[in-house]
Amino acid sequence: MEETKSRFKRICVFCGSSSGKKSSYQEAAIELGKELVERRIDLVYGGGSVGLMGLVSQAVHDGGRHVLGIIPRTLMPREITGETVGEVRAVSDMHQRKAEMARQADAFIALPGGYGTLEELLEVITWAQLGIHRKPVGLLNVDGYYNSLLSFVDKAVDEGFISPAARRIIISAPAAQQLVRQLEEYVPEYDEITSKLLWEERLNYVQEPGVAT
Ligand SMILES: C/C(=C\CNc1ncnc2c1ncn2[C@@H]1O[C@H](COP(=O)(O)O)[C@@H](O)[C@H]1O)CO
Repeated sequence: MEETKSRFKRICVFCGSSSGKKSSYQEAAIELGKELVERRIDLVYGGGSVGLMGLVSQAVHDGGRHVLGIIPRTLMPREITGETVGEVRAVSDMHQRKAEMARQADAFIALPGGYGTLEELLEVITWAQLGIHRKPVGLLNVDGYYNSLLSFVDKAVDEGFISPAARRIIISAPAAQQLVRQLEEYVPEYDEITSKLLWEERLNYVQEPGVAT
């Protein structure tokens, strides 16, 4: 298979620590892993081999790309997270884990998942809204799994709690190839207020030229 070059060096994937009931969720995790391999993109994720996390990391590792798992020490015992593939970086807590995953990635993708996935996804969306980073955020809406979340966000726009510009932070697609292509094309909107905010964390997000910032 011919490889396609990407503007991203490494993408962070948030996903369920469970596999979900439909086989389409598991297939989508493997398909996303293969798409990253085809585009020569490395993976950063929450570590471990449980659920969709295990499927996407195994697919990227099997395809010969680098896998970086960031995991809090408390979750490291194998009976909790299973055998992790690739490089494992231990951190002290969940906050440090999310900050490190975000720092290491050029873009974010959420597969189907539960509370943990939603929390990670909403945090990087909020950080984009506040101008802490300008990296693309994608939602892999497998079999319409996230339709109700997207409807809720649209309601929040209608009700005046989310701005139309902030709504456009979320890029969604039903399949991995389409989603990654859309993330490649994403151009963050310029915001006069947030672009003037001087976040201490923002220094950590400065990227090399040619890489998404
Ligand atoms: C303690 C339990 C499971 C622990 N297993 C996990 N191992 C690694 N990372 C995890 C684990 N559970 C959650 N995460 C993080 O949250 C996201 C998935 O959470 P979700 O609630 O399953 O959507 C994932 O991206 C990880 O970063 C038994 O509960």
